[in-house]
Amino acid sequence: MRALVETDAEDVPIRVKGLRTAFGDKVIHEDLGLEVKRGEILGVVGGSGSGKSVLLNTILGLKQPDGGSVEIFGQDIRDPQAHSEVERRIGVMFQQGALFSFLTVQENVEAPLLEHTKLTREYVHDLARLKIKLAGLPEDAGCLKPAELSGGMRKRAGVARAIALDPDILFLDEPTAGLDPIAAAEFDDLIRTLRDALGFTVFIITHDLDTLYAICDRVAVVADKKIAAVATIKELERSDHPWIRSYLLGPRGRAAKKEKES
Ligand SMILES: Nc1ncnc2c1ncn2[C@@H]1O[C@H](COP(=O)(O)OP(=O)(O)OP(=O)(O)O)[C@@H](O)[C@H]1O
Repeated sequence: MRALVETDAEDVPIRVKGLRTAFGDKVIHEDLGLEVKRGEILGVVGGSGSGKSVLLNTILGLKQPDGGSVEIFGQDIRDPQAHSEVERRIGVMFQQGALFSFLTVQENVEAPLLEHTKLTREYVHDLARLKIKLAGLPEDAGCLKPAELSGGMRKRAGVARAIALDPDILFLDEPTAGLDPIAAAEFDDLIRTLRDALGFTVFIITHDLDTLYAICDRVAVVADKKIAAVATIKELERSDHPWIRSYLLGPRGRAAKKEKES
């Protein structure tokens, strides 16, 4: 029985049930449910202010739910011990990469390894170099500070740090925002390549329709305080939900679809 429960928790690494979140009287989510499958790239979309970032923060345990539950690998994130175990298994890239500006890229990537492992200094150094390479940065980028990087390189440095501890889940908050379309497409490729090679689950908040078409296995739509739909992008194109229709069938949605089909 125990084995069955554990398998289920690994196959559904993120499970949100009946979630309610609020700031004072302002309710952001009400009875929200979501299951993320192991190894998938899940895109999370929704209008501005619909509650995507609040959902991410709640899943990460940075905001306490006002009702319902969030389980990561079957563990309730409100349990402090579970929280620290879970923290070790996830990588997060917030908007702008959220790197320490006073550290080099190499030092930024070393930071989680030094905090969460007992590896030797030399090993940490080598591992960080490997992650920088995996994120598609040139070797000499390691000695640069974030301010000395282009926007695209900064995002890659953010990814290198997020994958430092070999996470089972990678969370990305609007990773392609601010990138030109070519850099954004290269970034999407990087995420898919890393997922295919390393096998982690990806939870990606995005406004970028190209990302949805290019790499997402399923897309969850945050609307009406809930997950209004979760399906493949092809299935969502047939939705009659008003926000989904105007999002996917508007000019930008049609362009992204055409690009994918060409
Ligand atoms: N700390 C806070 N205090 C009060 N209200 C907040 C707080 N953080 C977020 N909110 C509110 O919660 C709602 C959802 O915000 P959230 O940032 O999750 O939206 P979002 O879907 O990520 O939007 P965007 O796509 O514009 O980034 C908004 O109305 C926002 O004003």
